Amino acid sequence: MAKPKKASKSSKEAAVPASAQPSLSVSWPAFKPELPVVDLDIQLHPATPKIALISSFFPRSLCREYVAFLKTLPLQTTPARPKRGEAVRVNDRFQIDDPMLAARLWENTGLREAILENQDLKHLWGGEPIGLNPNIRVYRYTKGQYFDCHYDDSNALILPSQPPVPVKTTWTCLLYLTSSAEGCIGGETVFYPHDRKSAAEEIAVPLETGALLLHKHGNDCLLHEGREVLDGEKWILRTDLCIKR
Ligand SMILES: O=C(O)CCC(=O)C(=O)O
Ligand SMILES: [Fe+2]
Repeated sequence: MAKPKKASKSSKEAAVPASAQPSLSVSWPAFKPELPVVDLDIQLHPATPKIALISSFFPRSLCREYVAFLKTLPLQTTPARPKRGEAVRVNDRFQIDDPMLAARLWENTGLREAILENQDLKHLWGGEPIGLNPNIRVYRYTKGQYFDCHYDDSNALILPSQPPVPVKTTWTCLLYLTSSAEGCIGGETVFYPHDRKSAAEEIAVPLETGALLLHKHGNDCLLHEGREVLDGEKWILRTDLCIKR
């Protein structure tokens, strides 16, 4: 197999990535019913402490509302040919720098408490968690679309709070908004713990509507892919966990 690629090239020290669409402001749907609807429980994957899952992070009704809303955004289909050094990603994407949404996902969902109050998992985050990456990415994968094997980078940025806080990202956060419950077949996020694409060693995380998948990134990132969607639509929202630096 060819050498796995980085997910994307982004500035190592940037408050707003050049590739974001900064001029646009988005009125995201409110978190209704008020979140969390259940006590958030962070479950480490039985095969590795580099993957964790929070089920029912969003209730199914809110996922449905988000998908209906996200469909109205100007998603861009990936160029067929990736830039040199980038992984092949075939999907439709919307990216925005939105500190307000990042703060709401951290403060108004129960995520902050779930992470900060879990003493058993404290050593995993790489430092003191302080928020989420304002760089929000929305992906839609339709039939035949996928994200080939790659590693996610850690990025250094400044959270635009009062006062601004220098942080670095340590874990990728993927919010699954659809699954087989909505008719999406395939699209699992698959990890390869030994840096090679081997079916025998794969850790496949199936889509689960409303679940938040967290996986360690940067130097500790597992090789991973978004497997091809065979039917229906896979919708995810991506941000990253930020620690103080
Ligand atoms: O779509 C997926 O399941 C994986 C997405 C991913 O790897 C990424 O956004 O870096
Ligand atoms: Fe990734």
